[in-house]
Amino acid sequence: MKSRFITFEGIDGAGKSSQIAAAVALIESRGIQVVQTREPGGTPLGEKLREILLHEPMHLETEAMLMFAARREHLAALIEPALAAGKWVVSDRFTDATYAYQVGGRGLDEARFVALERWVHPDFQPDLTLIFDLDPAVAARRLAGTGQAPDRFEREKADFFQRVRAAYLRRAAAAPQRVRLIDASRKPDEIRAEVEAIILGACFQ
Ligand SMILES: Nc1ncnc2c1ncn2[C@@H]1O[C@H](COP(=O)(O)OP(=O)(O)O)[C@@H](O)[C@H]1O
Ligand SMILES: Cc1cn([C@H]2C[C@H](O)[C@@H](COP(=O)(O)OP(=O)(O)O)O2)c(=O)[nH]c1=O
Repeated sequence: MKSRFITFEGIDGAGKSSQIAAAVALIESRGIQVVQTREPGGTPLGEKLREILLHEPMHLETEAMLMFAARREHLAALIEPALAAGKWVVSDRFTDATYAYQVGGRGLDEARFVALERWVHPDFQPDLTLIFDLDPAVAARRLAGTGQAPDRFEREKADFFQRVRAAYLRRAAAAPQRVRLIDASRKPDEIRAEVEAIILGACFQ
């Protein structure tokens, strides 16, 4: 069976991390080897860049370029070799997050984003992307409930996350074959059932 690259996206607190383990377990139950990873991160260098990105103040374009630098490494060192070896790769975020956060949230010039995307992965996109869509006010309440210290992105205000959410919705509308929207306001069990149905329908026909 063809290898697949599946990504999970959404604003902070939408609940995607909670669903990734179940999705990975579903795929593994079909006898497929899965590599679970995340962005920014996924490689030793990428995890160092993640620390910097999540905690150091920086210029918007520096932020965008470091996201893509971590991604370049991630593709070369982990994603491409795993797919070539017949494994599936499930990533907590990928390039749609740069569109949503840096272009949508922070106002990065879209042409700069397009140039970086074309440079780093000109002919490559996820096979399937699940975007967890949620009202930022609800997501903020969920995050507050975790009791964890917020990072540089999680400290952003509601209007930032409104723009991130809107950018994700634009990205979904632009690639309806690849991207599925998940109503993340529902109970975890309902969401899990939909995630499983989407993966089975899209990847196991
Ligand atoms: N469907 C849900 N309904 C209510 N709370 C949820 C739901 N999904 C996740 N949560 C809770 O919300 C918080 C953030 O979830 P998480 O999966 O870490 O979000 P994300 O990875 O999208 O930032 C966690 O405390 C989690 O237990
Ligand atoms: C991959 C990526 C992440 N981000 C941001 C979104 C998140 O706030 C943060 C880290 O993502 P994430 O790992 O989802 O954080 P958490 O597990 O705490 O929910 O990085 C960008 O701004 N651009 C990107 O390209």
